[in-house]
Amino acid sequence: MPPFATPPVPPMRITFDARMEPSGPVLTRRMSDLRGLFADTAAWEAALAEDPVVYEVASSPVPEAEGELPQSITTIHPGRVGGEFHMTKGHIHPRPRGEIYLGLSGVGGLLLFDGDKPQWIPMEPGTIGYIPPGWAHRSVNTGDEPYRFLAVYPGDAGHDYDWVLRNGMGYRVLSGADGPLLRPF
Ligand SMILES: O=P(O)(O)OC[C@H]1O[C@H](O)[C@H](O)[C@@H](O)[C@@H]1O
Ligand SMILES: [Fe+2]
Repeated sequence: MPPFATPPVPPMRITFDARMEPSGPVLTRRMSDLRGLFADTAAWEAALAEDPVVYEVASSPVPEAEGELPQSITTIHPGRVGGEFHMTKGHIHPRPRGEIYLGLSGVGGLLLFDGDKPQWIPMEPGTIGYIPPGWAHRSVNTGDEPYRFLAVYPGDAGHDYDWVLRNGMGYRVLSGADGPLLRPF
């Protein structure tokens, strides 16, 4: 049996609710799920007392299977940990596959890292951020309101989170006097 064999899904119309999220399973990531990612460990530990939801990922009913194009809408709530903006865990695709992000609301950025040099793409509603195969990626909310984006990716891409824990993302994204500050790792 091929690794990604799943029952075929029919053509479908995917609707968005008032929050513009596809009607599928929602994954919630709290502060406690982001161990080892923020530079200021003491600030991260202090934030565990309330353990706020940092981001939510709502998925469409399209399966993560070879040949399919699943989508998700991620909402990163505003906030900082020791000056570092709220962000996703970040991952690299174990199978080298590209991915497209479309900014829907709020402001943020797409941080990319190929293990050598980082890249930063500012995101706002209407911006498309392209993630080429082989680049780890993380999203960051650099504003004061929820930052929300649509992602579309090949269903066999997979998610490797350990790569980011081992290699970092090249930059840390901090709140600066004139907007986001990119500090080398
Ligand atoms: O997987 P994370 O690094 O936590 O990022 C959160 C999510 O961002 C996007 O929506 C991706 O398409 C998802 O596959 C990913 O799960
Ligand atoms: Fe991805």
